[in-house]
Formats: sequence, C-alpha cells, structure tokens
Amino acid sequence: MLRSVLRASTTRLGVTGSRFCSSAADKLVITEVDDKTGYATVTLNRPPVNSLNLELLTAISETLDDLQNNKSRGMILTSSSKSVFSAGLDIMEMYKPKVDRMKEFWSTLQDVWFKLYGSPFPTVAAINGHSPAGGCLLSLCCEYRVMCQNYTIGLNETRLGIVAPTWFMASMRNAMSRRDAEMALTLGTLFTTDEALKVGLVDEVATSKEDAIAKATAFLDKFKKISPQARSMTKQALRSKDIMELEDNRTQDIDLFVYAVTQPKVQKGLEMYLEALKAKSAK
Ligand SMILES: CCCCCCCCCCCCC/C=C/C(=O)SCCNC(=O)CCNC(=O)[C@H](O)C(C)(C)COP(=O)(O)OP(=O)(O)OC[C@H]1O[C@@H](n2cnc3c(N)ncnc32)[C@H](O)[C@@H]1OP(=O)(O)O
Repeated sequence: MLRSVLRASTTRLGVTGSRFCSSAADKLVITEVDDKTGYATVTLNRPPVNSLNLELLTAISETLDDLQNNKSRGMILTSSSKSVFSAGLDIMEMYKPKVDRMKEFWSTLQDVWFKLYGSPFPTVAAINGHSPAGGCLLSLCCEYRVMCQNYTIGLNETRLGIVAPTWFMASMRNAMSRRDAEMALTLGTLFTTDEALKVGLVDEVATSKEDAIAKATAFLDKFKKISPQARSMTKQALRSKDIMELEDNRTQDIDLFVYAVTQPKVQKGLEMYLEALKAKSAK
C-alpha cells in the first residue's frame, strides 16, 4: 500500500517559497512510499511538460535530501504527464535571463545531479514519455532506465546550438559505449524507445506506465540480498571520478553556463527554438 510522505512535501514547498499546498495534485514533486517494499515513487508534476525550472529543481533536490535522510531503500522516478517524462531544462530560465536567478538555477541543477548521480540508494527511471536533454539527464543519473514505447530520448543540445556540459556527457558515457555516446552527443540524437534500447541508453522497454513501474520495482528487488552499504560504496566508487570533476569546477561551470547562454547568437537560437515550439503547440 502506498502512503504519501506528506510532511516532507509540505515542508518542502514552504521552504521553496512556493504555494502552500493542501493536495498532492498541487505539488511539483509527489513522493509516495510503498509500506511493504520501502521504495519511494517520485513523480514529477509540473504540467504540461515537466520543464525543469528553478522551483521544480529545488523540489527535486529537497526530495532527494528527504530520501537520503530517511535511508530510502530505493527510488523510482516518473512523471504525472501522459506523454512527457520531462521536456528538459525550462528554456525560459535561459532566454533573456536575470543573471542572479540563472546562477541559482544552474547551481540547483548541479545539486540535483550530485544527489541523484551519487545517491546511496538505488534509483530507476520509469520513463513514461518523451525525455529530451535535461529530462534525459535525470534518467541517466539513475542506475536503470525502463522506457515506454513510442517516445524519444536523448541529449539533443547540439540541435539547439548549445553544448551539453561535460557532466551531462559523463552521465551518458556511463550508460552506453563511448563511441555511441560521441555519435549521439555530436548529432544531438533523439532516439526512439527501440533505438535507445539498442544502444543501451535504456535497459528495458515497457508497454505502459504500470508495466514500467513493475519492471523498475523488479530491478530494485534484485538488491534485496545485497548489503546496502557494499552496494552504495561500489556505485559511488564507480561514479566518483565524474562527481569530483564537477565538485572541483562548480564555480567555473556556473560562469561558463552564464557566459555561453548570454551570447547573442545563443539567445537568438533559443528565441527561434521557442517560437518553433509555440507554433507547433498552437497547431
Ligand atoms: C566542452 C564543454 C563545454 C561546455 C559548455 C557548457 C555551456 C552551457 C550551455 C548550456 C547547456 C544547457 C543544457 C540544456 C539542456 C536542456 O534541457 S534545454 C531544453 C531542451 N528541451 C527540448 O528540446 C524539448 C522541447 N520540447 C519538446 O520537444 C516538446 O515540448 C515535447 C517535450 C516533445 C512535448 O511535446 P508536446 O506534448 O507536443 O508538448 P508541446 O505542445 O510541444 O509543449 C507544451 C508547452 O510547453 C512548452 N515547452 C515545451 N518544452 C519546453 C521547455 N523545455 N522549456 C520551456 N517550455 C517548453 C511549449 O512551448 C508549449 O508551450 P505553449 O505553446 O505556451 O503551450
């Protein structure tokens, strides 16, 4: 049976300065813990497309803190949308930005990456919709990816005229071969579910969200007889080089982000991309 972690969610929203919510449907992130297994299902809930703005990233970051503090046995990351896991970073955070907010935005994204990529508890993404760019990054931070049929996933930054930061690249390299990662990153490939399975970007295909959650649960169950400490130390040792690289360069990474995104050519590219998105959604 599922029970919501209501106290944690309410506190979280209070801290972020967002609305004080009384029902789960209003929350940016909904966390439900299965009493029997102890696994937490974390649902991204920022309609229409779960684009990652500062508030959503803050809510994810605080959720990850809660799970770690409560010694979570495992996490399944999914979305409340019927067709989008996450549309990636909210382009409005990068288009005509205010520099202070932009810095906080990027720093919070770094926090989420540290906490998710380096989490001591096992993590699975149940990808129940499209997952471009930052959405793909969130799933890549998890140890296992189950994806529903007929959606797309990938780090498509070059198609927007921007460069995925090295820690995005490292996350992809951790999941698939270096050669396939290089091709995918330079081309900005958005893979279909079946193509993603072939290159190892996802681990399993599901027929529905329920099937994805069931497969994610089965993956977490595999660790039942493994010492949690041995498991987490092994995972963290394997990922520590990538983590240390960003830890050593956090400030430079923020400065580079601000510099790159505020270039007139990049702003123009983002403007055109936004216009194309809006024109498409108006049809
Ligand atoms: C050597 C190293 C050097 C390093 C240098 C580093 C420099 C740093 C550079 C910066 C790096 C930045 C990294 C960026 C990462 C990102 O994540 S960028 C975002 C990329 N995202 C996308 O490309 C996805 C865009 N969206 C879509 O393709 C589609 O929306 C969808 C996800 C496939 C869903 O389609 P559909 O269900 O049909 O919905 P839509 O109708 O398209 O959209 C609904 C409304 O949502 C708006 N929207 C969609 N995506 C976004 C978004 N990402 N941000 C903001 N808004 C978004 C869309 O415009 C619609 O709005 P309305 O028209 O107002 O309804």
